[in-house]
Amino acid sequence: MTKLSVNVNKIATLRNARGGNNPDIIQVVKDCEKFGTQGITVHPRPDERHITTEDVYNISKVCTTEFNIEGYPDERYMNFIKEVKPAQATLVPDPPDAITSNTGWDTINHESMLRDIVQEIKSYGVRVSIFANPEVDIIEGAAKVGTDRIELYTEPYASGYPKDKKAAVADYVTAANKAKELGLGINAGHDLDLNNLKYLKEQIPFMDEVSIGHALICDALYLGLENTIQMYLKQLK
Ligand SMILES: CC(=O)[C@@H](O)[C@H](O)COP(=O)(O)O
Ligand SMILES: NCC(=O)COP(=O)(O)O
Repeated sequence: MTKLSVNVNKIATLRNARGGNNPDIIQVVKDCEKFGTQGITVHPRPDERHITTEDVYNISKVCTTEFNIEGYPDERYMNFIKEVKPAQATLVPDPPDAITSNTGWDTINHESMLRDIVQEIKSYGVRVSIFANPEVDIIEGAAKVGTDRIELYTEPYASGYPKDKKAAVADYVTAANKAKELGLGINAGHDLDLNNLKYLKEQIPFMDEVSIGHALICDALYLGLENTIQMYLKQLK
């Protein structure tokens, strides 16, 4: 089974545009779960342009599915993990001013730093996932530092899909097979949508989780949140 984790960053973006509490992110989290999502993802960026520190703690109190906190493992992030103890911590190499995530970790050159961080997070009883490009040596590096899972960075798949989906997915299938062989769980995310999700699932049926935010929230504007979540879940059947 591949779980759907709804990334609610964009709900916070919309709320923050006016400074009030509309939309109410806590209600959205509860509703996403009522509508069938199996996880909630947030990426609390240092400038708090969407998810704030308060959101992280408030969501952790109401989330009944798998809470996944993404981010660069600085002091603030590590405090979230230590205090909230989410189901999953996804380590992302973004610099503080990144507009959005645009690459995975270099697990070879950051081996020692990642090993220490992974060990610390595991000591809190939290599952760790490392955001990774679909490259065999990067996946091998991830296994070496002791992570539980990798999250395949799917933007290149998503942008290549319309032209040649077979070519776009090839490296992902190779990387996922390598991860599986090494005993790692496999997540995927970034720019997945209702067009490209089904094919990715067909090619890598053993994916554990996909986290989807931007496209899903955009779709919900037209289709409604309940209907949209049902449609994404259908792609993963
Ligand atoms: C880690 C990842 O893949 C990102 O997609 C991220 O969670 C999205 O962040 P933004 O919502 O800030 O673009
Ligand atoms: N880890 C990816 C994620 O949470 C959502 O990415 P996107 O769907 O907003 O591109």
